[in-house]
Amino acid sequence: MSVQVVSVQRAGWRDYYELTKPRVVMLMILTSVIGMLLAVPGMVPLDTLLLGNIGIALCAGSAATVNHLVDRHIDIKMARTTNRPIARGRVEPHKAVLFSLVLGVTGMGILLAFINALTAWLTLFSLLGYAVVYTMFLKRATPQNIVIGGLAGAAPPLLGWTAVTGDLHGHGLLLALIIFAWTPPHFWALAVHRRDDYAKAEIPMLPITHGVQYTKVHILLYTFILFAVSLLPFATAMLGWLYLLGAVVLGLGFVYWAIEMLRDRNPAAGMETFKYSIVYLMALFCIMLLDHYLIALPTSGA
Ligand code: HEM
Ligand SMILES: CC(C)=CCC/C(C)=C/CC/C(C)=C/COP(=O)(O)OP(=O)(O)O
Repeated sequence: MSVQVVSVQRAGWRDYYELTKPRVVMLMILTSVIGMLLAVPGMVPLDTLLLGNIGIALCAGSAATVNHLVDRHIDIKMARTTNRPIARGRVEPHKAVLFSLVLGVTGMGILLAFINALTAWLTLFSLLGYAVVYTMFLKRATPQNIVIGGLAGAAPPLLGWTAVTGDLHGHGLLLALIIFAWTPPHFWALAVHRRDDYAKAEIPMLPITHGVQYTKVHILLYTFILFAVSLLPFATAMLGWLYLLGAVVLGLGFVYWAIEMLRDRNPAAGMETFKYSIVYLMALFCIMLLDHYLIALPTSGA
């Protein structure tokens, strides 16, 4: 007698956790925490710091869950995403909808009840910008998808800023502008490396529609734009010399990797550029904070 073993894949908490794109959201929350801390001279009230970031993180996780849901048929075709929880059937679509709703409604509720309406509505715009505008439309429509869609991902430091001050300020917008300029080299470096995936899934990413060399030139161009934009916090006297030094050193590192990609002599350059982009953003925001507390504060208080 033969015994047939049927393996039933059941969703665990790890699958739900993965739906929220936790590592991406963690970096976003780092930028929103720093956006909050840069917005005022002293310390931010602890309840604003905690509840504001929990609200923003829940909304970002809600948007990421919708992305997994809507993209399940393309995720299954791509090697990088083929094991995702909804694509693989471990999480059923209706449960993902419920999960996303719970996260989004809780996040919005926290922001409306404990932070302020401006931050809540801007967060909702970002949520819809990523979950609906980027995922449902732009991603499948144009190679400029990630440039325009990058607006949603760039919002967290501005959301942090408005959570503390209750109004829009040029400096908060500047922080978002840095992430906006950072997104194309961040993503296209990975897209060059993973272009076969995107071709298989028929997603019009730049390396597929315009070729690898064209994409590499645009990575370098956006890296120069990012370099220039990253100097604006110093140029506008928002931050001081320590930040300027950090932004220049980190920016030169990015330019180095973008040129390495263009020179085409190192097959790992695409992935290295992508990894560097993450270190870059993390380090740039940490240096902003150091500058704010070590340099800018004593002089502005003098
Ligand atoms: C439209 C905008 C963006 C696009 C298209 C994009 C695209 C991607 C993709 C395709 C990955 C690979 C994920 C994987 O390995 O499965 C990734 C990873 C990552 N992204 Fe982005 N990204 C965007 C914006 C952002 C923003 C705004 C942040 C943070 C501020 C961010 C932070 C990260 C981090 C930390 C990772 C590494 C995740 C990991 O190790 O699993 N991204 N991004
Ligand atoms: C409220 C708020 C701040 C919202 C922001 C939401 C958010 C998590 C944005 C992340 C951007 C991102 C990882 C895009 C990649 O999507 P993709 O579908 O191109 O990549 P994939 O193939 O890895 O899914």
